[in-house]
Amino acid sequence: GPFFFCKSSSSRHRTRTFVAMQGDGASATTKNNSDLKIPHVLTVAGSDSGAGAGIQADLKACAARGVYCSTVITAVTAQNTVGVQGVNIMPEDFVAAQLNSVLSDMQVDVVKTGMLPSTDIIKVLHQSLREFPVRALVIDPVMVSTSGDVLAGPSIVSGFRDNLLPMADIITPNIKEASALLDGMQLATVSDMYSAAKLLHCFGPRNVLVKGGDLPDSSDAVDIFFDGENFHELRSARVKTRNTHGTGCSLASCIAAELAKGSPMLSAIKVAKRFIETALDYSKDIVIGNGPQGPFDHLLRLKSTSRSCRPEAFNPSDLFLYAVTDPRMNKKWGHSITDVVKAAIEGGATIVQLREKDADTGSFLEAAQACIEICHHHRVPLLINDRIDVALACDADGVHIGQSDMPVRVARALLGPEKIIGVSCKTPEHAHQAWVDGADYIGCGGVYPTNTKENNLTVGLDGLKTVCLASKLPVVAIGGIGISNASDVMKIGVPNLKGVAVVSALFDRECVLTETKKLCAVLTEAI
Ligand SMILES: Cc1ncc(COP(=O)(O)OP(=O)(O)O)c(N)n1
Ligand SMILES: Cc1nc(C(=O)O)sc1CCOP(=O)(O)O
Ligand SMILES: [Mg+2]
Repeated sequence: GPFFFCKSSSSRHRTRTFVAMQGDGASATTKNNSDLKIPHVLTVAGSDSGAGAGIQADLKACAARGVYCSTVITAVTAQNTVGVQGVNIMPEDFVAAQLNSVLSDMQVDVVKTGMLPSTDIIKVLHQSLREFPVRALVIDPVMVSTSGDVLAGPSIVSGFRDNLLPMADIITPNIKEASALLDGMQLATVSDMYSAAKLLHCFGPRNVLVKGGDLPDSSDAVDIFFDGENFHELRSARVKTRNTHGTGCSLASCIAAELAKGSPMLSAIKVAKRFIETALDYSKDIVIGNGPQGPFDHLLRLKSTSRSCRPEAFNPSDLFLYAVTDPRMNKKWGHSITDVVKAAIEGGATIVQLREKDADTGSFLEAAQACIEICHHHRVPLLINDRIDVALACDADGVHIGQSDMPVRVARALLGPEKIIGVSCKTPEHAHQAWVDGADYIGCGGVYPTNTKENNLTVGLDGLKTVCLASKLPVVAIGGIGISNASDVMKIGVPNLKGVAVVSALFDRECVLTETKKLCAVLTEAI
């Protein structure tokens, strides 16, 4: 595309760089270990006035993924859905001042770069990263905006290659950017993308992700990931929509957010891709602007009335009637695990959890493998309580873990982005942490006293409501719930309470089928 005339601010209008003196020397806040450290991404990018890409997209993507995002602005663009009408590049000394302000004061986990429009700015960033090293550096080598306008001159290429690629944990070029970084190498096929990823790795980044969204006439979008040893082909269904402006930089900021939360690289990429695909699918019919390329809605998850969108691996409405099994009750009534699971599903259970606190691994796995067949035959998810190893061994749909079980981030790293992870939460803090850690839902209880779980704190309907209001995740209520009180539970009037989880109301009964049907009728009536 045409090079854009960048209005450089003349000395007369040069942005004055000044360092605001601390007034009385603000006293440093005392740190104690109960302080809540929230994962933190610093984005170094340009402002997009249309807010579909750039700094604005990074802020929204990080918010959607539950991490804090600070910002260093490298340029201010006048752009919209038609293209880029103007670019005002920030003087490098002021970029350096912004970098110093953030990095000298805040605990930044990951730096993510977007538009870096001058080699001087690249050099001050390089210097700052040496002075203030961070855990990970994500380089999204923005050279051509998705509206096709060049946002950076050709001299930038050597700046990226010499100063930033050697420091990068991952670079995420699209086809055009990869070509530009490789002095105009032709990229027309997937195999060209493999070659480009390998060549780019030679410049020093630990990982390379060549994004294939712009590959001509490819059916679904394929990205090539290379970590220096192995290649991975990451395919995702192509969403037919004009609203793709900002997808590239948002993917990179989502990767940065997941890395900041502790995910390993490949899992971070998969979670980020799934999020972008879901957000695009949700936003595909939104109309913003009159040009050929609109922005998408990063914040779909925060909409309580989220419209139908591509079902992610987990559908919150699966929480409607959540059956949690109990071996002691099966033994008491002479029921087999497969019989009670079949009966619960036939009676209307929408999700099943095998909860075997004392079983040996062998018999737990045997039961799980038998139940997987039944559940998948009825397209009902099967989760395993506590035991990640058993869940992995039988390829269950996910796990439910408590506050003293394996940490969610570790479970997520082991299970990958597609598996369902539920977390037991009794407080708003538990709920917040579950969201930050990437859980899919939370179980909140005990709503009422229960004999099924010993020494269990009862939170009551008020406690349940407090947690639901604080939770950005869907919630299932649990603890002493049955046909006599399920309606009261469902009527507390919070949109993200999606159902009830029950043990004895179904399984400490002679006929599981009958009891499940009755509870299903009560719940259906209540919503
Ligand atoms: C949906 C749901 N919510 C809560 C629990 C409780 O889990 P459990 O392993 O029994 O106890 P904690 O480990 O959470 O203390 C559950 N199983 N399912
Ligand atoms: C497994 C479990 N978790 C709880 C929690 O509060 O997290 S209460 C509970 C037992 C629920 O059994 P019943 O439906 O028989 O009361
Ligand atoms: Mg547990």
